[in-house]
Amino acid sequence: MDIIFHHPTFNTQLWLEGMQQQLPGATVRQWHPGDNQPADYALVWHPPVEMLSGRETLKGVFALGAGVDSILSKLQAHPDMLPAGVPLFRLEDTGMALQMQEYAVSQVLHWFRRFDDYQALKQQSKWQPLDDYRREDFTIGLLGAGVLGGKVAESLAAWGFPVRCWSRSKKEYPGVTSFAGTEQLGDFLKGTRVLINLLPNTPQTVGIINSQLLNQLADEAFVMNLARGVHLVESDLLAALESGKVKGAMLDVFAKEPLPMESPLWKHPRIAITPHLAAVTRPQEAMEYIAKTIRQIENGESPSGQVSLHHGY
Ligand SMILES: NC(=O)C1=CN([C@@H]2O[C@H](COP(=O)(O)OP(=O)(O)OC[C@H]3O[C@@H](n4cnc5c(N)ncnc54)[C@H](OP(=O)(O)O)[C@@H]3O)[C@@H](O)[C@H]2O)C=CC1
Ligand SMILES: O=C(O)C(=O)CO
Repeated sequence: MDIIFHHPTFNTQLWLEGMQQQLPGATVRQWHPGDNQPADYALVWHPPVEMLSGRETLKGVFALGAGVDSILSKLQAHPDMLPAGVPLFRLEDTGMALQMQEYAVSQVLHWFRRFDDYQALKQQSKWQPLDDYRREDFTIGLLGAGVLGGKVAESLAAWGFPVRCWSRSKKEYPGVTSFAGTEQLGDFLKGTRVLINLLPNTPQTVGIINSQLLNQLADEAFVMNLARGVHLVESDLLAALESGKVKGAMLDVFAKEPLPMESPLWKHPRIAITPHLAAVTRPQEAMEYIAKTIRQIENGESPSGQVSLHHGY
């Protein structure tokens, strides 16, 4: 079995050796331009078109992350990049859910305990206890309730917050109220105080967090964008912060990354920023998952994690 690998920033040697250990019978190599030698599987992130096109014998392509929007947009520009019938897989969790839980829970508690307000008071050397927020006024809504959103929802429910989620299909997560489809988006937003985005980037979800959506949230809402920058209309968020509809935001992803120096988001006192690291690929867990999936394919089984090219995620 031959496996080719390309990632613009990962430690290639670690991945070549790690995959070799996971699949001792395989030959794993870094792909270089001009390499047209046969391959059964490809592990990729931002793959050059020529790496995959024409490789009719591939049995699977693995995206080395959870979101496949960059690969799918490239595929749209170069439809023959992925030979017909070759399945595309993505990473399902592989250690990312725990990171998302850490990120979301810590920030929700930060807002709930009003640490942002106390930080502002500290700047004025003011000793001033504030009213507590009540859990019943702190409904958390997850936009996207898949592998990551579902786990984040469950971890917040365990903290006793009212939690709801919105997805294409109905969910049954313990302690989480599920809303599904465009027709239930309004009901989901009504009363949501903390909005956490974990949707994939698809034509249906681009720009979904806009003025119209923000205006339907509870007053003094909080917004956390952990998915993709294109989901959020940044100017609409700034307007909602200005009007007081939104009290604070925590953003990990941006329409343009790295976030340009001149972006007004940097200086806004009620926006917290991290540089797209809410959840990163954990090599060991990812390699174990990919090797397991390859073994399932080789055994004629149907592994989970296959991307639907039709749905775009
Ligand atoms: N900031 C970071 O560091 C990282 C960000 N990400 C981002 O997180 C995203 C989510 O990852 P993951 O949970 O694994 O993805 P999943 O595919 O498992 O979950 C996506 C969820 O979104 C729902 N959804 C998709 N389209 C729609 C729609 N049109 N209307 C309503 N709901 C919709 C799906 O519904 P259904 O369940 O019914 O299909 C599903 O619940 C990734 O696509 C990526 O962009 C991922 C990793 C790290
Ligand atoms: O895996 C993903 O989709 C990411 O965004 C990683 O940072």
